[in-house]
Amino acid sequence: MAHSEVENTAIPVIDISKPSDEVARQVLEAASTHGFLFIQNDGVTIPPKDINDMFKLSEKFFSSSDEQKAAYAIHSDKAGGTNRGWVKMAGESLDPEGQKQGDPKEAFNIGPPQPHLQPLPSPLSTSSSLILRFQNSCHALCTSILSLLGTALETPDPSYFASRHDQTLGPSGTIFRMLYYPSASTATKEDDRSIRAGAHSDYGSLTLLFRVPGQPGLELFSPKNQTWVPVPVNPSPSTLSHPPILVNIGDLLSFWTGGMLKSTVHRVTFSGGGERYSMAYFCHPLDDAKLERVESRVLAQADGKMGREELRSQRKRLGLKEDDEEVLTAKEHLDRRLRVTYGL
Ligand SMILES: O=C(O)CCC(=O)C(=O)O
Ligand SMILES: [Fe+2]
Repeated sequence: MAHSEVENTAIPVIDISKPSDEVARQVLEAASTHGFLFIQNDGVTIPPKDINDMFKLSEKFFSSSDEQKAAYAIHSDKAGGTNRGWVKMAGESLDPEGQKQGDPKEAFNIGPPQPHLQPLPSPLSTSSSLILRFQNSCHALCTSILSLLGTALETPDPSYFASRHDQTLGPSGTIFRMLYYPSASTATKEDDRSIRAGAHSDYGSLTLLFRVPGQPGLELFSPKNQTWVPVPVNPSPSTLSHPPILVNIGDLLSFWTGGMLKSTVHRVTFSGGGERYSMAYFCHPLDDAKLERVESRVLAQADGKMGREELRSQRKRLGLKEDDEEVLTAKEHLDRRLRVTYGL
């Protein structure tokens, strides 16, 4: 019994370097049970050196002065507009109902490089080619995963999801985000001390998450066991020389699949208490993509029963009526979420 519970919460590590129906099935299985999966880093898709270099750059950036960072404040024109730029310490709350104070973290958001990269402060500006390469390799990995999901769900067009994320075709809400969580002693003063990022689900389709070995803290909420489960940085250090890339399903894939894919609630806690850096690539579809249920033989067989509860709580978070048939576009959905997070 205990053994099977452990198995139930273990997030699988999947090698997608040779895509096949079987690999697609594994991705779908993880996405519809945990909402989280690890992709084995083949060393090529997102070179580990680029990941390390990005973390070094992030460290350098966050150690620059607040004045320098504030010149590129989130949503400011100088930073390229809505949802781009620097989020100061405690500048946002991912769980406004559950937490009195903002999250004890800083962040910097970078939008898609089409038609061009947004204006960046130093030292990010002098590493724009690394940033661009990183964004492009993250997007390529997301596209591969979206294709595998289309294949496994047997949508009439297997590229249904992937083609809606072709950023060369128009604007999207995609954001590459660098995160810095200062050590516990320098973070917030009062309550909420144990939480670094409040409980939330992600707003996009897919998120790629990069973390640093030795800097734990991410936890997912297992609805089945009603507990918080830590997500290791490297679940298998003895066999995987590079930490695998963590992927989680966001709200939009959950909408598209009537809740079959799980947009699992997660948070970051202070476990360990030291400084922590992470990077997230929030992959979003084109702004005008409609969040309607996709045609899929697999979904039809599941009879819409899977994930109905999850979908209901998602609609509630968005202020949509439960039985409302209103179909949002990706942009309308994102605007609603940003309004709650930032009071826009
Ligand atoms: O820092 C992390 O590990 C996760 C952050 C996260 O979940 C988010 O920013 O959406
Ligand atoms: Fe998240």
